[in-house]
Amino acid sequence: MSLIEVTDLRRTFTVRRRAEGSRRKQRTEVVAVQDLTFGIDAGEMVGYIGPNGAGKSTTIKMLTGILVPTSGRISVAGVDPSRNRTTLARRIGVVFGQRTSLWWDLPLRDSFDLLQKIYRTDPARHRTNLAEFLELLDLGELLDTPVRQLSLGQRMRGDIAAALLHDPEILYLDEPTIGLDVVSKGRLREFLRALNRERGTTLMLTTHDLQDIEALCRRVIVIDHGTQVYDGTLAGLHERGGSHRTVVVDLVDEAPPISVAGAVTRRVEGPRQWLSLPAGASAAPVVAALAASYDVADLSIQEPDIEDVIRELYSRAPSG
Ligand SMILES: Nc1ncnc2c1ncn2[C@@H]1O[C@H](COP(=O)(O)OP(=O)(O)OP(=O)(O)O)[C@@H](O)[C@H]1O
Repeated sequence: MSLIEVTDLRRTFTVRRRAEGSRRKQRTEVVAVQDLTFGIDAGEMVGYIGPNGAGKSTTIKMLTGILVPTSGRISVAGVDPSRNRTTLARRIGVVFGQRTSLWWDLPLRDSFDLLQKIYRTDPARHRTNLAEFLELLDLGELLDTPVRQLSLGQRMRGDIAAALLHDPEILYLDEPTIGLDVVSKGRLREFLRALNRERGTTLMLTTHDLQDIEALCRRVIVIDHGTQVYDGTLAGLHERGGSHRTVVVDLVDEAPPISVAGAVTRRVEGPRQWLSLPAGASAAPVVAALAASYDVADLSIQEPDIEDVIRELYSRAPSG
């Protein structure tokens, strides 16, 4: 049995909407999640992705016991989340990138102390964990700063420490790198990788940033309109969708279309050229070949976004 088991999960919401041309509001049913079945084993790092409104947050809320499913079954660490939310709370950690679970006006230190009391974490264990996370997340100097004065990146690191102080075996992350700069994103990903490697923590993360998935997850589950449309590797997803990344090169001088192995030149505008390569492939050999053969003034890589990947998945799907 997997650590997280979801079977035929469905969740609907009843909303009151005014029908076109009518003054009266009518009840309509919105299907947020349907026919969802998957299992996640202990120690996995799984990306849970999909376009806006696909049903990701609704799934996470059901997995954490905040929302009750309309039908279907969920078992997390052997527990039904909506029936045993308090028992489960000790075994899971949750981080929402757009919200904080820290006390806004209190120094970070006080939030951590309060969490120890709420979760009744063994004081010695709490101290050891706190010392470790303060160091790994570089939070030591910020302990006396009120949360409202922290930068987004600092606040996110505080939230991650807060979610982990009670030693959860599962960590759910909802858009953990949203709004962070490249350096902060990199550090956060490195921390999560180490957490999984050293403590065996199971991670499930929703994100719009495919680089989060690339850095962290061997497996990705794609949901669209409430239904699971893919479960496999990111490379497999790119392959099925035929998505590509683009290398934008500014040459010192105008030149005929660039010719390098592993990429196809799609567009030339003065000294700027656009090369495309399969998203599952590394851009490093292409960049190295470019630098060796051309006078490159500047270069950037554009990743496909999740919406593109999913659109391409459909456009290539066999019909019937
Ligand atoms: N409390 C609610 N009442 C009514 N409809 C809701 C409620 N919560 C979610 N929905 C609807 O359910 C669907 C799925 O929403 P959900 O927030 O789970 O998507 P999401 O994939 O997390 O989107 P995003 O990436 O934008 O956060 C949407 O159509 C949304 O409008």
